[in-house]
Amino acid sequence: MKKAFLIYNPYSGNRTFRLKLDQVINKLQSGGYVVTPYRTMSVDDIYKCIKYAYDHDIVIVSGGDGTINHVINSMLKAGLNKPIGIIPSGTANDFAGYLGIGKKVSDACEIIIRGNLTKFDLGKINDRYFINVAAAGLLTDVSQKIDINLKNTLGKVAYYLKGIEQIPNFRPIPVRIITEKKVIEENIYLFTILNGSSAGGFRLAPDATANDGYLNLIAVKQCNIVELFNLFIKMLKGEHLNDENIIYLKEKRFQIECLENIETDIDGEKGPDFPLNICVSDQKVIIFTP
Ligand SMILES: Nc1ncnc2c1ncn2[C@@H]1O[C@H](COP(=O)(O)OP(=O)(O)OP(=O)(O)O)[C@@H](O)[C@H]1O
Repeated sequence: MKKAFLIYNPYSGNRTFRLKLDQVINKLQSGGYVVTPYRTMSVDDIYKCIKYAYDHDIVIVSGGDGTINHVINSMLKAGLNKPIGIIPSGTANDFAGYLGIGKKVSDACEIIIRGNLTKFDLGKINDRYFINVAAAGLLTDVSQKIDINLKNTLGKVAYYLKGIEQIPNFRPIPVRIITEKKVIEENIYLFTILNGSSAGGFRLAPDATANDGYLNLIAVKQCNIVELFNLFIKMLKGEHLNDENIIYLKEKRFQIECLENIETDIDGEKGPDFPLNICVSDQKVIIFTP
């Protein structure tokens, strides 16, 4: 039998993963894995527990994008390069959704048992890594600001409600975006740099592939409310990339400066301060895929 170290965040999503633990162990055990479950007590604990994964063949993470982010960061810090299985149990589960891993735990376990592995890029932002998205500005820190109980009960709807609550605070931020080819100075409402294709449930980069060696920057320029509304409708249809109020760049490296003290967000967790040096990392991750 092979050995799997299963890290689960009991507070991800609607907090029901613990009720499915027996089913998960049963399924994985029948598929040839001895499972060591580890219940994280806090974010710090994710970094502490990773040492127990050394003598395992694979690491499985159950949580949302934030938990996946911390598990990957902790593995890289520990020099651990083992295949990662994902059992989505978060609220948005953007990266799992991008991979085509659904919320049904038996299906997620089946994907691990089948053993199909794919290598993926990682984004690096200053000294941290992200698997799905780095962002700043309007709406991008919704998942950090939201009350965990509201998120647990309302799921993704809570993100949208919190987003609507932020609308009166709409204000542009002056940024300088530097790539190898150009420098753009612009007042923007938000930017997202995606490795995967969606953030907060929105398919912002419909054509993104997370193993092409590139990151996709999508920024919304300052515009009037009518233009913003039209843009929102286009975003829902995935037709926004050519809009005149969108900056869309596909690059290996970005430097982003902002004189204002704006919070950044990586995979739904608090990110580093400006200036930001963002690039496709040389480090890759190997993930079980459908
Ligand atoms: N015991 C714990 N272990 C790890 N993280 C915890 C714990 N309790 C609360 N958290 C919080 O859970 C957050 C991570 O949640 P995660 O991203 O996995 O789920 P989610 O936010 O519901 O899903 P998504 O990011 O996909 O919308 C972290 O920001 C962390 O602060």
